[in-house]
Amino acid sequence: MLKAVDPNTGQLIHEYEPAGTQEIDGIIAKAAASFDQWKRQSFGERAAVLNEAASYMRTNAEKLARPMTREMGKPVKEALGEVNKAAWCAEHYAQYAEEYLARETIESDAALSYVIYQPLGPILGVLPWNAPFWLAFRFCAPTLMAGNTCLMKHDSHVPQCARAIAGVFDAVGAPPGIMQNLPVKSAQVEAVIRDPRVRGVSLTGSTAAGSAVASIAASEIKPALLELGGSDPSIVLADADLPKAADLITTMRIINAGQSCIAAKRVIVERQVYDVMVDLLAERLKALKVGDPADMETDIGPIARGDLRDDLHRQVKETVQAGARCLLGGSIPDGPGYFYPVTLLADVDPSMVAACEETFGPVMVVMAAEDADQALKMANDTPYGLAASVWTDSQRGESIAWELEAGQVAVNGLVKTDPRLPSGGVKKSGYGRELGPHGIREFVNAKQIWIGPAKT
Ligand SMILES: O=CCCC(=O)O
Repeated sequence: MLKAVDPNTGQLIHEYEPAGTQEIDGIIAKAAASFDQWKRQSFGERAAVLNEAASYMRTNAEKLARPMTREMGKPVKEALGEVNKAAWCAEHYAQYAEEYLARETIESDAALSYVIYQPLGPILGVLPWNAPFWLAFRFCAPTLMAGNTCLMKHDSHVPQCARAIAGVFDAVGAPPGIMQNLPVKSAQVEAVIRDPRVRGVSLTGSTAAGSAVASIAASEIKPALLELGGSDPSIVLADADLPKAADLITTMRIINAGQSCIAAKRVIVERQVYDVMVDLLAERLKALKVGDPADMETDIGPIARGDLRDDLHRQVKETVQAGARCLLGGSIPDGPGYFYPVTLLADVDPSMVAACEETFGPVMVVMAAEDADQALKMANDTPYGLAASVWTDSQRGESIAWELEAGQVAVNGLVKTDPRLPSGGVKKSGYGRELGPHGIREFVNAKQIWIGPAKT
């Protein structure tokens, strides 16, 4: 049995049976059958379906946001924003897919040679609980617009979210089978990847999960796209607009109660402005409201699961034991639910747990660097390489951005995902790119066509 628990109360919401072998086979068969039709649809026909789905989501945002708040504790104001962002992703690919996948003529010894981008078939998306709608649409919008069909294995803790996402396509009368929910346990994923009808896998999740899934896909010679963990640095240099940096770094750290792969997980501040910056961050963190995620005033809801909260607390305790100063929070509150207080750890050094491991919660980790060179070294001193930000004058910021080992860098701005721009990781944060023109080329056959003269 799979169990969904309300993290606001710790109470069981529902238990459900995962799909059995026969049901899984039926779902894959439907995805394969619908692919034969869907791949022949024009971009315009596919776009009509995606636009309908987007419009349905915008109209029903409140209803669709509710299961996120219930099953993983996302504050309702963020959940509403997430449904609308998912709709934006669908609209974006509906509008631009044809341009992103346009045929490219390349000069050669042929009379005519060019490349076309054709779909591969049913693609499996293995998705995490932390942004159920957004990550599902980041996977399915480009994948569908390229002409593939989608099988969605969502995290087992967000079953109603998964049903609601698949339900969007049913509600707008999308061709049956183009985007299906596959309610299976993690242990059942291997067989799905190995199924010859499944032609690729996209995973957003932990580095361990990515490694396991990509190994299976590689053994079947199937493409995999991995967006994994991160320990994103935010470098703040002495000439930065410190209040602005403090505002936006706070937002980047606490969004979704800090449970985002691209959260600012290590704030590296030039010594000269270190104390000022710590004070600015403390002021902002203190003002945040932790509480019931269903309340529109709440900034930070609970951690999604009890075991995740325990692990976060272990990281905080070990970091403090190693000499960091805990300026805010740091202890588990009494009462129901999996709440964790907004926590500020200062004087963290690169050897401490909160700097070495990914922290998935509202825990701000602040480190001092003597100068820009040391800050850059510290920023890159991590197995991860998902995103980063740098706060300084724009020209110096841009040159540091080039040196940062990350898939995306913001200079004097918020690190965020955007359907228009590619996102992804290097090192243990993954490979391949989601979103933008690059994202839609992950699951296509870039086919070379070479045409010689009919007669010589
Ligand atoms: O947690 C991973 C993705 C977060 C986002 O796209 O905003």
